[in-house]
Order: sequence, then C-alpha cells, then structure tokens
Amino acid sequence: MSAGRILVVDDDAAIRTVVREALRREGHVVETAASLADLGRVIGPFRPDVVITDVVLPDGDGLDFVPELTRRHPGLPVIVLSARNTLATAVRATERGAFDYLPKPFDLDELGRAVTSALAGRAAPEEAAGSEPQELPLIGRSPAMQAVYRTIARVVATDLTVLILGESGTGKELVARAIHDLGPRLARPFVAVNMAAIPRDLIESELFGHERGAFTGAGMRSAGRFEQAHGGTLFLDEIGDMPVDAQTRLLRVLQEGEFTTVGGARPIRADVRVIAATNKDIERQVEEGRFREDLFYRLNVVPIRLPALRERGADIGELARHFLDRAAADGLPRKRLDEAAVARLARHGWPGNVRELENLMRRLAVLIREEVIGAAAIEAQLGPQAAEPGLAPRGDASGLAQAVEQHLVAYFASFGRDLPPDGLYDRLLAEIEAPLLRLSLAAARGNQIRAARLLGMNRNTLRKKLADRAIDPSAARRGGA
Ligand SMILES: Nc1ncnc2c1ncn2[C@@H]1O[C@H](COP(=O)(O)OP(=O)(O)OP(=O)(O)O)[C@@H](O)[C@H]1O
Repeated sequence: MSAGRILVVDDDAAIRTVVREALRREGHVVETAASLADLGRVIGPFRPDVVITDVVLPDGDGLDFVPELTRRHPGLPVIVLSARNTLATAVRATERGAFDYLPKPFDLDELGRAVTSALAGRAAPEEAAGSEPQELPLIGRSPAMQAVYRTIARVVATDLTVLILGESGTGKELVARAIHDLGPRLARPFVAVNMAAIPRDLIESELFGHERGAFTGAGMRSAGRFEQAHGGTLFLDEIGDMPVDAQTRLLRVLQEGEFTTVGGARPIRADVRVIAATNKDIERQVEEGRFREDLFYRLNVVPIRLPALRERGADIGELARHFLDRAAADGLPRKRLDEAAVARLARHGWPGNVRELENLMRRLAVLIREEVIGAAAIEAQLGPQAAEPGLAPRGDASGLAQAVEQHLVAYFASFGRDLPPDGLYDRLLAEIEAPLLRLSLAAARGNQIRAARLLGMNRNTLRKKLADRAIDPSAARRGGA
C-alpha cells in the first residue's frame, strides 16, 4: 500500500488524535487542522495528497468548502466525515465533488480503505452541478441505511441500472423514487410498474405498448410504460415475477436502447433509466432457471440491498415518530411514544418491515385515547396473540375474524370455569362498534359520506350511531378524537 501525506481537519481534538495515530501506524505522514482557517494556513506548505474533513467546523461548513478546495488544488481527493448521517448529506458530499463520505462514528479500517483508494487515484464520483437536494423521506441513520445512502449518492447522477433487493415493505419503491428525484431526470416522469399485478399475457403490451388492432381487444394504439417514462425513470417492481418471454424482450430493449410496440414495426428509442426491485431470492431464481442469467447481470449493475427492519433496530424510534407525525399531518390525532414503548417496538420481529410499523402507528394514533403511547399499548397490539405471524395479512378480513376469535377465546378463558356475565352479544357489538366507527371516520378523514360507504351503511344510520355513541365526527377531521 502506498503511503501519502494526509491532512485531517476536525475541531474535535480527540478525533484528530485518533485519526492521526491510526493513519501514522499505516505509514502515512499526517498533519492536522482544527478549522477552515487552519486548513488554509497548513495546506500550502504541507501539500497533502488527501484531505479528510469534518462538516461542522467552527468557522464554516467543511462540505461547502470542498468545491473551493478542489478548484484551488485540482485532483485533490477530499474525504468528508459527518455526524449528520442523512441521505441528504451523502448526496451533498457527492455533489460537492467529495471523493468519499464517511458517516460518524466511522470505523478506522473503513477510513483507512477510503484513504488507500483516494491515494490510488481511483476516479472520484461524478460531479453533478445541481441545486440543494431537499431532505428526503428516507428515515434512519443505522449503519445499514448509511451504506444504502452512500450507494444512492453515487448513482443519482448516472444512468446506471440499479437492482433493489429487500423483503416486502423495506422501502424499495421509496429508494427508487429517491434516486429519480435526486438525479437529472427529476423533471421527467417516474413510472412504476408492478410485474406481479399485470396478467401475464398483457405484460408486453403494458411495457412496450401496442398498435391499434394488434390483438383482440386492442382497440386503439396505446403507449406502453417505456414510452410514458421517456426521459425519466422506469421502476420495474417485483421483477422476479416477470414471465420468461417478457424477460427476453426486456433484455433486448436494455441492450439495444430501443423497442417496438406489440404489432408495430418501427423501433422507438428508449431514453429511460431502469430501476428494478424484487423481494424474491433472485440469485436462486437464476440458479433454478426461472430468471434469465443475462438479464440478471444486465439489471444488477448496481445492487442495493435494503435491510429488514429487524436488522436496523436503532432506526425504529425515529421511524415510529416520523409515522406518528405523518398521521397527525393527515388529520389523525397527534400522539407521542414514550421510551418504554420504543423499546417494546424494538423487540418485535417486523415481518412486514417498515410498512407494518407505519400501519401500526396509524392504528395506534386512532385507537389510543391518551396522548402518550406507552409500552402496554404496544404490547396489546404486538403481544403474543396479536404477533402471530400472518394473522391479519393486509386487507384480509378473514385474518381480522381470526384475531377477534383469539381475543374471544382469551376472554372466555379469563372466566375459568365460570361463564361471562349475560348479555354478551349486545355488549360485544357495542364494544366493537365505537372503535369501528371512529376508525372508519378517521380513515375517511372525517367525511361522513365516505365513511358510511366504507362501512356499507346509510349516511343517516351512521349519523344516528355516532350520536348514540357520543362520537364527535368533526374530531376525526381536527385530529382530536
Ligand atoms: N426508510 C424509510 N423511511 C420512511 N419511510 C419508509 C422507509 N422505508 C419504507 N418506508 C415506508 O414504508 C412503506 C413501504 O415502503 P415501500 O412501498 O417502498 O416498500 P417496498 O419494499 O417497495 O415494498 P413491496 O416489496 O411490498 O413493494 C411506504 O409507505 C414507505 O413510505
């Protein structure tokens, strides 16, 4: 490994010392600076090969200084360290032309590797002139997510094909959108297609469009998703569900950069950035011959593996609070979580990942009457009975019936050999009716006509029931149920 001259800029003396000693042990010559002014004084005489700088410095922003630094010292690689571990910082670092970005706390080995590749003169990431990126909806600062942010930051300015892998609900579509929104195609369309949701025999016409009369039922010419996404990004979700003949056609389009519509002859140029995603084990599908190996390699140019929520427990509190804020912004009652509640959330397995957490937070926002949600409320939702995997899959009312049945079993069991008090039927319906009305109203944002339709009852019946149960319908709109 080649040794170099490294200038470390950080206002924290402890960090300067740790980094200096670690790099000296690897044979580098190290100088340090505590501020931008210091950096300006030292850099001339020291002539570093690499600068490592913190972002927040007493006299300015180290990241904002990177373009100036590289203007004065062309080709000088700058490695940025930052404690603000958001996607926006990673992207800003790339945009300012930083050679690499390491979130704090960093690993000294990782820093050593970054210095080695900076010295080896590996091409720095492309510089993208651009405006300040907006803070993105990707929440979480765990190491696993930081690795994701760094990859996103590297690919936004390019047209490289990205393959996003991860369990259902881990945020694959959100990542695809972030890549689109941060890149030069922002002003052009982002078109998402879910391969699992299209009937097999319609996939090709859905993707590439068809000419008038191309097949039975093809009345008029129709533009496909590739055409709709022209100049923008095409997000192919659940790519593992694509039938093999459509895979062949997709591969050809990716290789040739043009396609023909079903029934058409004239090739159409495809100026589309493709991002694909799957929650399947696609490498296994390749091994089993269910997914074309050549297409896999063509899509897998830059893989992004999204961690399951259980692998990033450190993010759960921030995510949960974010979803409660969002629920409040949508007009649901504003709620907070206490620390014990967050600890209880962190112990859950989250088979449905971030989506499951988001749904739980929305549910709690309406179900819990107190302003602060405690561990007991979480336990009631995630407890041994509720946490049965697959108990209530999304939108499956039979799952709901099972959950209710389990509660009833527990209710009867709680009386031992005795029977519950008489009049159970009416009491039970009365118990269920109030939360059902409140939740439906909240889901319909306080719109009684919509809530009545959701419930499948007449609006006057709903109004009467609300009055009987003393439920204030405007509370769902105000968010103060
Ligand atoms: N890091 C994150 N920060 C904030 N919200 C997130 C994050 N990840 C996921 N979400 C939210 O979780 C939900 C599920 O995310 P998304 O639809 O992107 O998942 P997915 O992996 O594409 O799921 P599927 O495989 O089922 O299509 C969305 O509402 C999304 O906004």
